[in-house]
Amino acid sequence: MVGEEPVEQLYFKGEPLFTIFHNETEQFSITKIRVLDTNTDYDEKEIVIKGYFARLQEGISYMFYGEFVSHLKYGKQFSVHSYQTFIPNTKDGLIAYLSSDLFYGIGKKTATKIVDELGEQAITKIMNSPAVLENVPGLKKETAQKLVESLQENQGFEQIVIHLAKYQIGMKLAQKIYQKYKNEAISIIKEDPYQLVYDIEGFGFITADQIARQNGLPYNHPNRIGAGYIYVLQQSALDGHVFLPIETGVKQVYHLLSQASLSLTEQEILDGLDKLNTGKIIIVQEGRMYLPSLYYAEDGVASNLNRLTEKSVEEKTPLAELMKIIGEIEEAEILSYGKEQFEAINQALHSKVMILTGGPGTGKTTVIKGILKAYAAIHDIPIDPSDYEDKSEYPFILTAPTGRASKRLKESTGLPAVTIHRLLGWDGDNGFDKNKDNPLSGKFLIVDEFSMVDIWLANWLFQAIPDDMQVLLVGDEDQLPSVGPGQVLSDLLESEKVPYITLTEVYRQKEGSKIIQLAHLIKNDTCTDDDLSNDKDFSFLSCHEKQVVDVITVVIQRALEKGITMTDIQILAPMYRSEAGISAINKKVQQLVNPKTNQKREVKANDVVFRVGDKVIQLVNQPEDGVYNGDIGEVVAIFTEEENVDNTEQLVVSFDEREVVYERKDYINLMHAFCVSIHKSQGSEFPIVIMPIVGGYRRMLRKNLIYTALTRAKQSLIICGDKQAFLQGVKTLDTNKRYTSLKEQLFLLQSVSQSLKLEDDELPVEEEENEISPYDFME
Ligand SMILES: Nc1ncnc2c1ncn2[C@@H]1O[C@H](COP(=O)(O)OP(=O)(O)OP(=O)(O)O)[C@@H](O)[C@H]1O
Repeated sequence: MVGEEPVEQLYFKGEPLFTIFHNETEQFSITKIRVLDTNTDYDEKEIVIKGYFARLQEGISYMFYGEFVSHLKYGKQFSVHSYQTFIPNTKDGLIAYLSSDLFYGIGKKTATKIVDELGEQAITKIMNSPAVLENVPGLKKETAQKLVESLQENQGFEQIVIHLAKYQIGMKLAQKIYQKYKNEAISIIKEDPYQLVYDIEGFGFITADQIARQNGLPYNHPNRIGAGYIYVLQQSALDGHVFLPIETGVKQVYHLLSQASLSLTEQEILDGLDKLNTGKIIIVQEGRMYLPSLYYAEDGVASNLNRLTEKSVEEKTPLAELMKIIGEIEEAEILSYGKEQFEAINQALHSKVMILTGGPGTGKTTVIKGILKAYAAIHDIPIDPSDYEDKSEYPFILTAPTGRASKRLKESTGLPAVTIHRLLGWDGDNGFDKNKDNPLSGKFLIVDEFSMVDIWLANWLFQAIPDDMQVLLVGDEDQLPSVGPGQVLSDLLESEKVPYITLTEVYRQKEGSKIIQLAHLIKNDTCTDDDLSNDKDFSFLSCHEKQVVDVITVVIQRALEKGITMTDIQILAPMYRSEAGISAINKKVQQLVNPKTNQKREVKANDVVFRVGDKVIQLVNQPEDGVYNGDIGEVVAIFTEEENVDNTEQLVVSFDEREVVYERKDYINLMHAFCVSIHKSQGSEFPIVIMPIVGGYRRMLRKNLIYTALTRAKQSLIICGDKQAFLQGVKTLDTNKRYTSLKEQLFLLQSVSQSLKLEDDELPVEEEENEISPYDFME
């Protein structure tokens, strides 16, 4: 056997029989093995093992180290933490191993020659010095090289797994490390674990420091300070920051590094920053420090906006003609655009890039439709994609950051709309297919819910926009900022470097919506106790924190009795853990609306029971299945291992347009969705929203959070809980300022118009008496 053998671990020695499941990207496998030996009390001939393996070969024996896990339906399985090929130490065994399918081009004859020449320690000898193969008579150079490569690949990964298991690092991370460094991995881990903080997503500074300690590396290891900086900046990006001021960053790095040793001074840490800057590992500018990916993302957004706005829209539509066209659209739509709305349509048609912003019900969607129709009329082209024989000629691109938001855009415009990820051809590992060399094709791009777009995605998007495309960014700046770093929409607005129109007149309110009225009161900081009185689409049910979950269930019960389904009701809360947190609410509501019965199948994963009929939410982007973070669906079937050809338990979730099959290891990507977090609800709307607000949420309650939740409700909003907590929350501004510098970068922009105001002679509003008003054309 090659390598060190972990002591006192449960093990199975066995031969793979067949693979039950294998995920190529993650190299995760579930395999049935024949048991050859074990130090456990397991006494059956076969066992199912699971873990992250490079490649398991039938006919080869392995040592698997790990622990038993209990599967609800299939009983005992062995979860593998590390493993090694069991290399036989007999001549015959070695010949069989070398002539197995693991080694291409080596048959029994060649294997025998190798073993005759190198003896029973052949593998160790080859691993130590591949040149020993030159002594094997008649062995072709090419075959020898392939043998070494395969050996290194198989042995290399196992060695890494064993090595990392000592530091409690699992096989999943080991897999990533191996993919990055291949056979260099162990020496890098031993000599410079800090490098992994730079290179491997999910590898933290504290782990690197522990490995360094155990390998006796000095506290002033040249890469330690750098890894500290990278880690601090990565963590701050999770809080939405694009950079950290040097002083703040240095303090945080000092704090992090001095936890293990006080031998470093702040000055040394500051000096370290200089070197990192010189090596372009961290970008330092204007008293700020950035991760390069964030610096270049901001830089990219600014320079691409500059590129896009350098040229202006060539074709100017005379005002009279535009009036006529818009008048016809108004007739067809049976409405009359307000001044701001008209101005927005006019300006969007004449701007290379424009932002359209405004609160709920101000007509953003109405204006989008107006722009599309007017553009089509001006260019005398059809708006319906089915009228285009060559689909690549279709000029409009409609997109939004989430699946639900793009679906809403599609429904409200009646035109195709996709997520930004799909538009740019995201394929997980390989990033985006669209970029400056392979740009989008089309003439007019509309991005809805732009407040949710972070600086990385904005950069990917903008670089893929060709010079001649017009762009309209639509969003509500009062909503929560993007989950990822940056605050692109509000930075662009504040910079005033990109033309924008803010719609302020509320149209839905005219239809008598208290929800919209409340949203605008919150927006304008004028919401008081008196405004919380019940109305036809709004109720505030005051109750104690301890009662709030029960009150929610009563509300749902009544709704169900009226024939309303859970598809139309969405509970939104700010936090997961608390008496009235998302997890507690989901548990209670599941009991009410989808209780356990003998007929309904269910599976348990960690602490959660998924049952057929449950409403669930997808938590990560899964482009290969066409489901994205935030998509809501329903569990429609559960299959046992015996019931399907893949031999795995499966849970099937129906989303709007597709069914997705989840295997046990993917259950972690799902959560109950009777209640979801307000952050996750961004970009979605629901007919009925129930919103608990209690003092226990205090730490989270902010104006933009409550505003976002409230504006998700289309027909009815029911708030349950504490009025004072609500009123205090809407007064509390989000003081967690995000450090971003897009505004400054935008000042580099050369040729963006400073003001959006239409030229005096173009103004459609202030007409002289007795003169013909532009509005005369619009009736
Ligand atoms: N000029 C108008 N005249 C009459 N009704 C209008 C006008 N503009 C918008 N509306 C109506 O007001 C309602 C809200 O408009 P719209 O959906 O376009 O707003 P929005 O800003 O997209 O809202 P939200 O962000 O809440 O989706 C719709 O019913 C729409 O038909």
